[in-house]
Amino acid sequence: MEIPFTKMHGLGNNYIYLDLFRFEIKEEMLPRLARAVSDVHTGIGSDGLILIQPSEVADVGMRIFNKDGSEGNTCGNGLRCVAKYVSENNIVSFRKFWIETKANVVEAAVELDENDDIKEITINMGEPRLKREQIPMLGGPASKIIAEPFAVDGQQLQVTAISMGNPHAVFFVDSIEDAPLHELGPVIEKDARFPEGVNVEFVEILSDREMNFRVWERGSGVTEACGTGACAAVVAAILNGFMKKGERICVHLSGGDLFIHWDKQGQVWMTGGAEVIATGVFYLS
Ligand SMILES: N[C@@H](CCC[C@H](N)C(=O)O)C(=O)O
Repeated sequence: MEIPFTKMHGLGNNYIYLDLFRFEIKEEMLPRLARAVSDVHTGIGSDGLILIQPSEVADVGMRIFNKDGSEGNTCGNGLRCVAKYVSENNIVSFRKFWIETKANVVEAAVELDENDDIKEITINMGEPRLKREQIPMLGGPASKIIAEPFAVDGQQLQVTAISMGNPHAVFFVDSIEDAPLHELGPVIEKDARFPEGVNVEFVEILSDREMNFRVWERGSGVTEACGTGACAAVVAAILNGFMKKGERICVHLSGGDLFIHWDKQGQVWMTGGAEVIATGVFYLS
């Protein structure tokens, strides 16, 4: 089977995008296809698969599958890439439009430069979900999970857990270079306290407006960047008193910088770039 694709990335967080405005694909093929395209040896190589599709409630719909074939609810870097794709392929004709994900419907705003090329994209990611059942996380009171003691692998950590439509466990560290990303990332991702699994973030606070960030993503492992993770990290930093609501925070990820703003009305805004890497045809056997 021949499947046309576009490969795009947001700060190195790269996915294979399928334009389902142009063709259809059977639902039951999707997890296998996600694993196949993601494989760096026998596929194209990516952090997963993203579908750009018609929506009944928004201008465009998006679905995300991780590298292991599991489906996520949303993807911050993916939303910016979808916004770029639909703008450049005349699927939408406005600079502000709506994108439906499994988590929520978000507004995208595309900013152009003097040559009418896309300069940056801002997504209103909506409100963070902070209650234990919304993460979801087991084993404690229904309240917010802020610096809660978290024993794992013989270590005593403190977790701040947030859902940005998908679950995030944020841990503050003194130095990002010493963050136990590869050791604890895979263990915490599958910890039984997170019944749906969790994305794991380590964060070093640099100032009240700047942080270093590394991520182990649920279903994909270490990636260069995670948009929802950066939003969760900023919300976590504010809940822990390291930063203030209403400020524009610069998050340094392995793949570059994102700007995140949790406004006083409760909405989380994410601003950053999106790039096309390649287009082609994938042969699925
Ligand atoms: N890279 C993403 C998040 C992708 C989904 C995630 N791994 C999950 O399963 O929740 C982002 O940029 O937000």
